[in-house]
Amino acid sequence: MRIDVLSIFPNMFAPMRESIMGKVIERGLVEFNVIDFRDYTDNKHNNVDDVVYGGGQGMLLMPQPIFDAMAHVEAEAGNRGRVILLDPAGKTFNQAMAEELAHEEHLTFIAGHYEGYDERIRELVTDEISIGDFVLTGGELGAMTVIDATVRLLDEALGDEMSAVDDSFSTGLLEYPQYTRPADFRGLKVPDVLLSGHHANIDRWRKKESLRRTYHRRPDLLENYAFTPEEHKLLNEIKAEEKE
Ligand SMILES: C[S@@+](CC[C@H](N)C(=O)[O-])C[C@H]1O[C@@H](n2cnc3c(N)ncnc32)[C@H](O)[C@@H]1O
Repeated sequence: MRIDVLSIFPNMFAPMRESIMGKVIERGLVEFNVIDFRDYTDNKHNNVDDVVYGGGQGMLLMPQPIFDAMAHVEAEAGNRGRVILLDPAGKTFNQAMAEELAHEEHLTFIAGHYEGYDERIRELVTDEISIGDFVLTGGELGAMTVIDATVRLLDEALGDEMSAVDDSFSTGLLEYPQYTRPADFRGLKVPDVLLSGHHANIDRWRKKESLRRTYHRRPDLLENYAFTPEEHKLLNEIKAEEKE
């Protein structure tokens, strides 16, 4: 996968060189480029922003540097790929979107700043993504959030120590509680079933606790969840236990 990011703060992407993302880049699974679109300005002061037509506070990113930086990406890669604008007005990011983006060969992100963008920048864009109902100072943290959630889903990205299969949201539910050694930590005990070695019972317990956690913390996820008959039974058991 190739990932390009257009930003005027390329140093903000230092975290992308760490941890799993860092390894993924080092191993060549992802080619990651940050393009400072200030380098593409055609004015002598290298300004990337200007005042808002019609009046109002703050400065807006001008179209010219972003259009020209995008032309550079296109010339180098042969295409722009899927072009993602980070914007509070975009579609709220979720795991299903990460799964969809993980199938792409090329993603290009545009990170805004200041008051936002000149509206014509949207001409370049295939997707507009928000990472939640709040306003950040810039799109860099949003781009890193989307990239991190997407890249960890690539085959071979996580290695042997991790798996995305049972992650929260991947299954449509929140993940079940997990424990590591010791079995008894200062009187706080690991549930017996997890020490039993009985795989069918362990699977059943995990499914039930996953349903319980989702039922308590994110009941909205259950509204569209396709329950198996076994899961229906487990949820009814949970409800009955909690009435007792
Ligand atoms: C200060 S914000 C501009 C907010 C804009 N005036 C508005 O009210 O929608 C600057 C930039 O940060 C990024 N940004 C801010 N909040 C975001 C969010 N929730 N999701 C994704 N990007 C965000 C966008 O790239 C945005 O253009």
